Amino acid sequence: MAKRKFQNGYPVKRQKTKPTAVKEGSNEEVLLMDIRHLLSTQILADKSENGDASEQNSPKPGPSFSPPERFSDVEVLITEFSSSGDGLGLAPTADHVYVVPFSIPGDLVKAKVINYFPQDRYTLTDFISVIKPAANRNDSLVQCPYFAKCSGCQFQMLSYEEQLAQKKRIVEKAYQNFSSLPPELIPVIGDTIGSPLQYGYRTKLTPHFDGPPGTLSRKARRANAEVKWDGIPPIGFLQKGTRKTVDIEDCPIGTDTVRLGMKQERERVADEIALFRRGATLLLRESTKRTPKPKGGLLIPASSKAEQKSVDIAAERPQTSVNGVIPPKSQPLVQPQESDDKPDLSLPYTEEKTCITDQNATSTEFVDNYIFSNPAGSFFQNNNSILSVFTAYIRANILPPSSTALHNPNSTPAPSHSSPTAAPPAEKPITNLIDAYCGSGLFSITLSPLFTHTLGIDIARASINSAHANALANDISNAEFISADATALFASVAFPPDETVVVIDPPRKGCDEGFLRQLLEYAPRRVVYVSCNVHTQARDVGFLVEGVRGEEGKEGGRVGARYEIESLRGFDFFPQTAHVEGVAVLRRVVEG
Ligand SMILES: C[S@@+](CC[C@H](N)C(=O)[O-])C[C@H]1O[C@@H](n2cnc3c(N)ncnc32)[C@H](O)[C@@H]1O
Repeated sequence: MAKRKFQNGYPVKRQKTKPTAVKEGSNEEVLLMDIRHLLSTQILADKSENGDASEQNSPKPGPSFSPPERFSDVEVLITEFSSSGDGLGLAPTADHVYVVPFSIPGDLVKAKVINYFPQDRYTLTDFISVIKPAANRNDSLVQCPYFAKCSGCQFQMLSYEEQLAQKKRIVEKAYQNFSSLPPELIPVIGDTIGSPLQYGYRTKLTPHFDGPPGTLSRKARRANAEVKWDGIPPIGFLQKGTRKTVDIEDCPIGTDTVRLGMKQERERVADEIALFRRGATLLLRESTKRTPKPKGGLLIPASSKAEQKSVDIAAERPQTSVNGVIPPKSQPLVQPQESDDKPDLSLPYTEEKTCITDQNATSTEFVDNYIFSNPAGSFFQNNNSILSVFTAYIRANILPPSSTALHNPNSTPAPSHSSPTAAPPAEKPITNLIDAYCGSGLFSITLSPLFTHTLGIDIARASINSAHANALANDISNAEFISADATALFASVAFPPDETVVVIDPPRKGCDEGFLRQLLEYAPRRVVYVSCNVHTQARDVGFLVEGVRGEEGKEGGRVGARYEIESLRGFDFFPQTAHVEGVAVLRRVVEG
């Protein structure tokens, strides 16, 4: 094999002629955008100092930076937060950026140089220590012993208020940088809604371990080569900026049940390591069982019927292996836990939590009194503590602000007292909901009381099966679900667009352009776009706001509708991390 060449400690790569191409809306793209912005503000500052304000807002190649030796230490003054959650600081030559994880603006830090990207003019580093802390760094807030080793939870040194403010800034920057919209079309971003729990909130964790070197190769697997484990491998999460796994004994953002499950799964893997033929990802998923409290008069809570049905569904599912790896002898469920440390005596039920480790076993959770059951390995929102607040917000905003009387489609609108000639034509009530990328029906089900009909669509058949079962378990008869690509929706939807709202909740990569074009052509009255990636959300919302013009490219050549943004804000589903869930509420523009 040819030997790799090194220069200054860095592997010598074929010279690139263009800056790196990155996946749209990825962490890398977001980071690059912030790096370019920091460099350009520096150039603008230089130019204005020299009395030249004509400079374009784009960085020029910087000739003066020469990279320090790889793995050497540098001192960096952090001046910006990237939306990726990393600190950014300029090199002394001001034409190159150091990216330092686990640092915040105002910190002077020592960092180790890891990778140099000359074309994009930045250097990735590892955080070593704080030389002089920023005024708002408070390391006593950090609750995790793996902070700055594990790649997650990089905001722990910030107060929760500052975390929320930083997430608001991330949403603002996403719309500035990724929506292509002029500032006047972007409303003031609302304050980020916090999570009731800031640690102990994650109902799902998936730590992993790697196989011994060589076990990953196809050749070794085909030859059924013997696997030799050299002790118990590290079981945990990735170290920041590397492919190495950090051994994590406990993860304080997990719920108590999930943390206990993690401890037991680690012990099981240690006992059974010889049975594994390669590395694996473990599943720890909290499941909740509610038992009605007997009440003098035998009051049966609304959810109990739903719960019984869900238990029946759960009993029918087979128990299978994890990730194709030799299945463990047993799939232990963590000891049931009474979750009520301080029991809430006002609740008509008690809750028992278990941790499920089998991808295909059924996990159950509740959002208010709605019950949701899913295969434990499939998608469901991971922070149950915020779901009640979150779904209440969507319920309060999904219909036009003036239509509170219409929140119940069967209610009679209040009579108008203005003269018939002055009154604008009455808008029809919105009675239909389309739930695109519906998963197991979270929105269709929690919003169902507001609508006469709901239609959910998801590409994953297993999720649609769960959505059907969940509608049944919650006694909801007006919800329909189809398993197909979201774009297929528009071929068959029969709801009048004037009486329909569409909720969109796609994966991180956002929506396909084909879906967005057809959505504009269908032209529903309102759209609520929920996303775990505010950058691709901003791109897609920009598309819906700009609309599509026909061939002529002239006024009147519009194809379908266009939208304006009624409101925008983040929800903190993942405290201590840089992630933020965005909710954009859009209304159709009536062309004059
Ligand atoms: C972020 S999840 C949202 C699920 C659901 N709204 C919830 O909150 O539980 C995204 C969903 O999009 C689905 N999905 C991914 N690509 C899709 C496509 N092309 N068409 C339809 N659904 C898709 C996934 O199966 C997944 O259930």
